[in-house]
Amino acid sequence: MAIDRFLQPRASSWMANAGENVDIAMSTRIRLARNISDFHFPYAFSEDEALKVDKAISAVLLDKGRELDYNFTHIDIQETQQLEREVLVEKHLISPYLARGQHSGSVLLSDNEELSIMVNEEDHLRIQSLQSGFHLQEAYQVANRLDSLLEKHLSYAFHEKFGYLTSCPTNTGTGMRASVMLHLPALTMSHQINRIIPAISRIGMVVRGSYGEGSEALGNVYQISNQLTLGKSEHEILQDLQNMTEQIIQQERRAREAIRSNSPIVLEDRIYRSLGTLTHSRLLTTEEAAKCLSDVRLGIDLKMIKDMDMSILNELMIFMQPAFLQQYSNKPLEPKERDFARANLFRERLNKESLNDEGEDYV
Ligand SMILES: Nc1ncnc2c1ncn2[C@@H]1O[C@H](COP(=O)(O)OP(=O)(O)OP(=O)(O)O)[C@@H](O)[C@H]1O
Repeated sequence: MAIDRFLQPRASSWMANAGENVDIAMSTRIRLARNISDFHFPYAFSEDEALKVDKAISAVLLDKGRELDYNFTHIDIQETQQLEREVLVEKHLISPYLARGQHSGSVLLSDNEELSIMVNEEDHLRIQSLQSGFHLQEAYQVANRLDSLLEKHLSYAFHEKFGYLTSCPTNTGTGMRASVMLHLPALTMSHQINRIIPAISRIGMVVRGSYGEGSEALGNVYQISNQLTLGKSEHEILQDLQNMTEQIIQQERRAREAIRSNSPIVLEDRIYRSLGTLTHSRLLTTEEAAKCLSDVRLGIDLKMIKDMDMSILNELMIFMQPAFLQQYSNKPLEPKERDFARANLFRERLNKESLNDEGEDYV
């Protein structure tokens, strides 16, 4: 099946822990929302229209994508199993909305998983470009090139005064959401985050959890993005987010230094306890694993932990999620069984020690 290669326990290249300020800015995303002018918007279209939209967009990407050196795989969402869709959501490649599969829809994924184009989500077209580290301009260039290619072959719903028209008015205008995923343990520990979040909201930006709208900041990972899409150019939106993110990164660095110099032993103890939990637990909930991952990540950044590869931690953040665990166990798992499988996964990936209970089931 076309989807299989994207379900492998292998991180996408944008999770590679590479790029600018990657110790704090883990990844960057640009999302463009577009609609095709000859069809009703997804909230109102018929199943027949949904199929036609999918066909029109997929034909361009599969055929012309090569002009930009992209090889796309088309995945028809209704032909996939629920668990497979959830794995794609956990990898940040599709949204929970598309995963619900309400009408004909698809996702087109580039081989390196840095481009994911959702068809018939809330809008006909959602172009998503992902990059490791803090690279707003680069991620935008990739999305923009693909957008221009599509626009050459499809007629977008566009209004001279309002810009790109979208299902939800909050996306009208540029149709762009630019976001940076930030690991902010020191601002969280020092509670400074509680005054930063409202301040960010007052200047037209929004702070979300690691899985987007409605999700929590699991493991001190926050997503910061623009709220406004109308009345500002793409360039201005990117510049504002760039400036805001640079300030937050500086504040996080200062907070890390303050915690380290005020109470080094307390910090070291916390980091090594978390490392112990990840490498020796027999049961691990998602919340506990995320908290410990955050501590260990901080320990690596502060050079307290020296012999651990950060990209393994990035992978574990994804692979420890419920759907992934079930996909790799090849069976549905109850919550307690998942905690057991999660603890096994961490010991396997982080420990050199062999597992003496390998192969046992949770009892
Ligand atoms: N910088 C980022 N790095 C990696 N993944 C990201 C990043 N920003 C957002 N995502 C992922 O993209 C998905 C969608 O996020 P979110 O709901 O905020 O975006 P959206 O497409 O703008 O949706 P909406 O239109 O509902 O606001 C989530 O899985 C989120 O984790």
